[in-house]
Amino acid sequence: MKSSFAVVERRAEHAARFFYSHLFWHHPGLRALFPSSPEDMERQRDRLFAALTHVVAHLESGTLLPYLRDLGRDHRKFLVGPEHYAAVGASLLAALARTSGEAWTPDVEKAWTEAYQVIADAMTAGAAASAEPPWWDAEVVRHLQYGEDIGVLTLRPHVPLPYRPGQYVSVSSARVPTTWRTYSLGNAPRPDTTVDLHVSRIEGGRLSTVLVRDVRPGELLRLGAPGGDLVLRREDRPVTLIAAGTGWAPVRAMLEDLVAHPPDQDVRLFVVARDAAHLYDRPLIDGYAASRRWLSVTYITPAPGRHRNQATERLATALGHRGLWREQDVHLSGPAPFVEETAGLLEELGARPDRLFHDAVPASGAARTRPLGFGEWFLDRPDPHWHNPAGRAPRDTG
Ligand SMILES: NC(=O)C1=CN([C@@H]2O[C@H](COP(=O)(O)OP(=O)(O)OC[C@H]3O[C@@H](n4cnc5c(N)ncnc54)[C@H](O)[C@@H]3O)[C@@H](O)[C@H]2O)C=CC1
Repeated sequence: MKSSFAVVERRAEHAARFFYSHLFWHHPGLRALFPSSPEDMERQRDRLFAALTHVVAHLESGTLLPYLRDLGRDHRKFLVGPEHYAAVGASLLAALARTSGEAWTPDVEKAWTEAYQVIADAMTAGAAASAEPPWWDAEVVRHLQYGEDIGVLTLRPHVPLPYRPGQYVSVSSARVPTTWRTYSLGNAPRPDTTVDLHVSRIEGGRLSTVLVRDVRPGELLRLGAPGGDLVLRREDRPVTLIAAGTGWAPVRAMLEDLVAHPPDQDVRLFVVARDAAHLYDRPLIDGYAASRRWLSVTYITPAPGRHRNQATERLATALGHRGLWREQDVHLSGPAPFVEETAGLLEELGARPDRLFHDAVPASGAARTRPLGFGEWFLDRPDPHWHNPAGRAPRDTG
């Protein structure tokens, strides 16, 4: 298996293209489950094929089976049913056979077939065993737009979401079928079950543009189960919360939790935005700061006339003026390069890496705005960690 895999890796792009051509040729009906735009399909090509090969290459790992079961549970929202696994398996095997050349022997074929069966069995078992709905239908009950690019959508899920403050959900709209993106929630579900989704519009991003500019109250969105590891650790240590852009949403949820259950230790909050207009929750924060002695707040925007990212340099200066980083639990949220840069700085300032919390930063150090070319894929292959099915809230949190 490993020897044929090495050959396939060198020809990954060819294998992935063959895989999808084979799949859609033999099962044209499956095409509708995949994104329709060429860009999203390119991204999908990277993802699915990288995931399949990664998983097969790590079959010995003890954590793989639980991961696959969770992955199967979460794939139900993509309308993946048990019958699809055989079709995908046949096309994967065909792509591997075509790409492996002479390394494809009967023994290798048998090993890959068995390995794929283990994956398919674990994922279908995970899907069948789940008590969760495949997705949550949620009605838009309010839509606020701040400036050109930020939308805060209040949603009422038909069934309450299990959620821990700081987590994100994947979101889909019938206006952009088969496209799912993750966005953070800015609050734990209220007594009326509503939650706020904070969305920053990405230039050319079809779903984010629709969510910020077009979606109206009364519409339904689909939500995947909340996930992510950026949740408050209440371990009786001073807390620093650092948010940039709509990275403010999970920090807002954590701050609300702290306000509801005041901490014994001090909390430092740094809110970074591209300009003052994007500090859209400032009145709320100012209200908290005025009445909570344990909370100190620093707002950071770029100097007048400077690029939005200069705010990050200003933040670095502000962080450098504070001390006692070793004692702090630091929660960081924002654009991937911001998180990476700020986490590095905090470590230099003395923060403990094991007390520095943020969601996974995409491989290659930057949020990818386009699919990887073959050379990049080969030289700097991303870990398939775009989806972390762990870190769910306990079911009884309502
Ligand atoms: N859990 C998390 O980490 C969350 C992350 N996000 C991410 O936060 C981002 C929010 O986007 P916007 O609101 O449009 O933010 P934005 O583009 O307005 O940026 C806000 C600030 O982040 C810093 N920044 C942005 N890009 C940077 C770069 N390349 N290098 C250094 N600093 C940089 C700058 O100081 C900028 O003023 C999205 O990428 C979203 O995926 C959003 C929610 C939660």
